[in-house]
Amino acid sequence: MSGGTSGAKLLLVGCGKMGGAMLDGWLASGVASHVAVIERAGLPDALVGNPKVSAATGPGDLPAGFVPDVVVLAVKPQVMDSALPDYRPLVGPGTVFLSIAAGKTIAYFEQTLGEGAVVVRSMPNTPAAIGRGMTVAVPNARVTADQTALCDALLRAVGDVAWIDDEALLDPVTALSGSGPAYVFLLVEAMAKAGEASGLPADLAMRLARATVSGAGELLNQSPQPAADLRKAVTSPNGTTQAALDVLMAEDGLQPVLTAAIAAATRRSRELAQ
Ligand SMILES: NC(=O)C1=CN([C@@H]2O[C@H](COP(=O)(O)OP(=O)(O)OC[C@H]3O[C@@H](n4cnc5c(N)ncnc54)[C@H](OP(=O)(O)O)[C@@H]3O)[C@@H](O)[C@H]2O)C=CC1
Ligand SMILES: O=C(O)[C@@H]1CCC=N1
Repeated sequence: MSGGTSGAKLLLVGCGKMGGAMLDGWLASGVASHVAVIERAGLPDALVGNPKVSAATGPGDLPAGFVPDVVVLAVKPQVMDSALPDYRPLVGPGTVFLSIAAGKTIAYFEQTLGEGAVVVRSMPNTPAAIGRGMTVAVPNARVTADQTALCDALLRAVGDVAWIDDEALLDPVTALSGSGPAYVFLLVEAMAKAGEASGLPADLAMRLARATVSGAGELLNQSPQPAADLRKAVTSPNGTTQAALDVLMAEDGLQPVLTAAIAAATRRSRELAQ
């Protein structure tokens, strides 16, 4: 890559839900000069004809002279074992392998690609699709400062980024922010069902649950106040919210369920490394 963090040449391996969302962000931000996409299902229709995007069937089918600055690995962890060895010819000091796969460790990538591989392991989440993702990333020892800046720009094109040194934290990160959007969507489903159980028509209950969770999320996003203070601002003494929170904040309320759920996801992330 030449000239700072703009105009990078990218190779995206896997253009599904996460890879596709990130690609949209790169194209919108201008951080990429060209993205070659290797995707079993082919290039999404919306990208056909885009001069900054090309489809390839594999790493041996890239545009002439195309040496990627970053190979973004966005296939399922279960597919990685069969897909990754084909990318060994691209290993070199000028190419970063940026993985978003759950569980797959830096040691795994170094073993499979070779010791010389430059690797960033990261964990984004699906709000990346609207530029509101949260990604945590950890580099291996071969990543240069320029390459860190480039990966930061790529990840920042779809939301916020936190860099960490301790790779072991990526398992609970995956459990909290990687999988977390699913917990929030489940909360909407559960609130709507609970509203129905209390007498609301189904469509009104879902409309209220969806608007309440997305509105509260945006309030949290825009307000400098801690979440606990925003909660207290809703809670009148001896009022309706207090009655609900007495249930949700009881010893057997929401906290133990969430703690167990996030522990289960953390364990599963560790298992995916095996
Ligand atoms: N979804 C999420 O919320 C998050 C996912 N991740 C990680 O992102 C990665 C992708 O997940 P997600 O986007 O949800 O999955 P998807 O299944 O939506 O995307 C993966 C894509 O890769 C394609 N594919 C399969 N094999 C190959 C191959 N050999 N070469 C190129 N493309 C291939 C798949 O095609 P086909 O369907 O035909 O197999 C699919 O379109 C995973 O590793 C996951 O752990 C990380 C954070 C959040
Ligand atoms: O469920 C999964 O394994 C992936 C990783 C985080 C979100 N989705």
